[in-house]
Amino acid sequence: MDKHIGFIGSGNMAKAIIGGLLESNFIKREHIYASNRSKGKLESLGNEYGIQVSESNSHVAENVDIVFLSVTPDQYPTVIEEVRDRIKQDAIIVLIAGGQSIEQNESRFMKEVKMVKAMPNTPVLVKEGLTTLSFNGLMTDTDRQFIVDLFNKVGKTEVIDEKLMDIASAVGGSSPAFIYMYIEALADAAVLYGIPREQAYAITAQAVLGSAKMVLETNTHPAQLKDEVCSPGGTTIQSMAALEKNGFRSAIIEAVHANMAKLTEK
Ligand SMILES: NC(=O)C1=CN([C@@H]2O[C@H](COP(=O)(O)OP(=O)(O)OC[C@H]3O[C@@H](n4cnc5c(N)ncnc54)[C@H](O)[C@@H]3O)[C@@H](O)[C@H]2O)C=CC1
Ligand SMILES: O=C(O)[C@@H]1CCC=N1
Repeated sequence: MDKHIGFIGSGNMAKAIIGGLLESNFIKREHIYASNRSKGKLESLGNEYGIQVSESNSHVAENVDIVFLSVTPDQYPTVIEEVRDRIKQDAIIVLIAGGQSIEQNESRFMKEVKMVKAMPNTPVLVKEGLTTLSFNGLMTDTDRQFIVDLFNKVGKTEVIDEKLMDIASAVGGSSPAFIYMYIEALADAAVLYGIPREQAYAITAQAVLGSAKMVLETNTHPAQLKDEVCSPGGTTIQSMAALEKNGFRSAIIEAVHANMAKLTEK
């Protein structure tokens, strides 16, 4: 693969994508460029991954075929103004910011550009990511396939209608944080009953991983899988009753409502 890929904004999400792509051997490290506002982060990224780092967003934009806008949404207008006259003729722009639409950002470039809205999640670092994708009309079939292949190297992809991107961001992009909180809480309970902390994380994280694989690989409804764990008159059903009493489902749905409210605020 001879394309060059650049990241404007080198925070948590950019770092996870870069780490995953290098781990998958999709791209040579010298073909990855990254810029950032703060120097310290850039230096450590350069040292850790051996990629090309620069404090100049324009330098990155000029040298790459795929430009990831991996800054927070509030920085999009500034960054696009900075790079729009520097990008290569045929560059593909990848928007990863929550709540940012293709239409809104096409107009910021003030010219026709190939554009992808992508919503990845941090598990791309370990090649178990989930990325939802939508494309603008200038993306050719080859361009689309390239972007799908790129994200498939670091996990799974789903191409969706762009109007579903906000909810996909809440349940795919943000949800790892909900799940980490769940693992942490479960591990706290394990520690409370005497399991050493490290083993508590090993046990609870593997239980989450295995349960996710059951949903994905057995083609069985989650409620059926739940029923199969709840032995009659047993212990699990006691926990299920306690979770229902404390609004477990409702807490998760409320978490998604709060996320959507933030994504769609004007
Ligand atoms: N963290 C996550 O799990 C996910 C994040 N995203 C999106 O990724 C984007 C970045 O999020 P994070 O990595 O979490 O944030 P972050 O704060 O870790 O990274 C943003 C980076 O951009 C740099 N930056 C800010 N202004 C800049 C500028 N004008 N020029 C160059 N660099 C600049 C900051 O110094 C920082 O290192 C956001 O738009 C977010 O919506 C999308 C999916 C998941
Ligand atoms: O917290 C955020 O705004 C981003 C979007 C999806 C995950 N993280």
